[in-house]
Amino acid sequence: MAFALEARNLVKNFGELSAVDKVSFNIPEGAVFGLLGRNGAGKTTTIRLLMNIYFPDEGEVLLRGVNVGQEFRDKVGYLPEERGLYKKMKVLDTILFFAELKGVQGPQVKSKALEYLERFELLDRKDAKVEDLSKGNQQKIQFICTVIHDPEFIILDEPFSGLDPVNTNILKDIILELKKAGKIIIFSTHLMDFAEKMCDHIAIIHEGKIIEQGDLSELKRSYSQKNISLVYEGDIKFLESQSCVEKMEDFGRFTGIQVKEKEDVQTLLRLLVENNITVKRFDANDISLHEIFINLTADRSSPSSTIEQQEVDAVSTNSSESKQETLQNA
Ligand SMILES: Nc1ncnc2c1ncn2[C@@H]1O[C@H](COP(=O)(O)OP(=O)(O)OP(=O)(O)O)[C@@H](O)[C@H]1O
Repeated sequence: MAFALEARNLVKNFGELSAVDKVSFNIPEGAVFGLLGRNGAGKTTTIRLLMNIYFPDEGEVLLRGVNVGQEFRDKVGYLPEERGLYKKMKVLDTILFFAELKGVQGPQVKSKALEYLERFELLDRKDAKVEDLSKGNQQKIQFICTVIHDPEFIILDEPFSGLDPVNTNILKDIILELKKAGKIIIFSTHLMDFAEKMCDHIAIIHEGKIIEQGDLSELKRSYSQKNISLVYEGDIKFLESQSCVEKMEDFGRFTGIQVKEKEDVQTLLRLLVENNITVKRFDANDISLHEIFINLTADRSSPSSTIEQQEVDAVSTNSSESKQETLQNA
């Protein structure tokens, strides 16, 4: 079976650093594919290889079984990590300009642009200059510019970064509508909750290498044996010293627990009852993508790393680095 898009043994070195190291994955037709990884894992570099912005040192990208060429760019809407719009241009003009760059224009495109602006609650800003919009609102405009020409593939590098929860939801809904319309969507993120809700397929990249990938439901099934999600009231600290508990990540009211053997699930339940813990939810064989991600990526690096720390890192990285990505890439 030819996949919609295939990365085969991609390698990209920056001097001594192997930013992308023999990366392979397949993206089926109609999929929402999440490329997941911590800061600096190699997501953006991989996406730039897919987009042909970087030439790989080794490996290839196949579009439906054939080496990608220039024609792929015409099929893609690409939201780069470093956003770039003409600051002095007006909002609606900007969207129409990007549409024209991709070869579409006319009244239908304009009404689609207005429709998107309305969805993103920006219709009243259509004549404002881009520079007068907040960063989050500029990002929404850039997303509209990415999809206005109705591309078959939509590649989004960290699409949710900088958006508030309401706008994040609006964007999520629009992405899922695009999926329903048959688009192939590829996005990078380190936000596991969104990846879990949206992706059919994922690949986890860590220090330039793919360390896990596949159909998300199947992956979750294979990781979930011996796993329990518990919502509770009380003090469950005593569980840490129980021999049946392999690992536990406690969030106060919710905890993810991995027991040593499948049979230990019953022991755990008994211990909770004996210690007067109010069990509000006890899901055996359940594991979140967040837990899978932490288990796979935190174990391999500094033990003190947490997602929260990564998010702090993300903020400082974004503000201190200026990877220039220009309008030509859009
Ligand atoms: N142009 C470049 N020159 C040198 N090193 C680079 C370049 N681009 C990326 N790197 C390095 O390659 C590694 C992977 O970077 P990349 O931007 O792909 O990671 P990422 O997963 O997208 O990270 P983030 O989530 O922080 O954006 C990092 O160590 C980064 O510093």
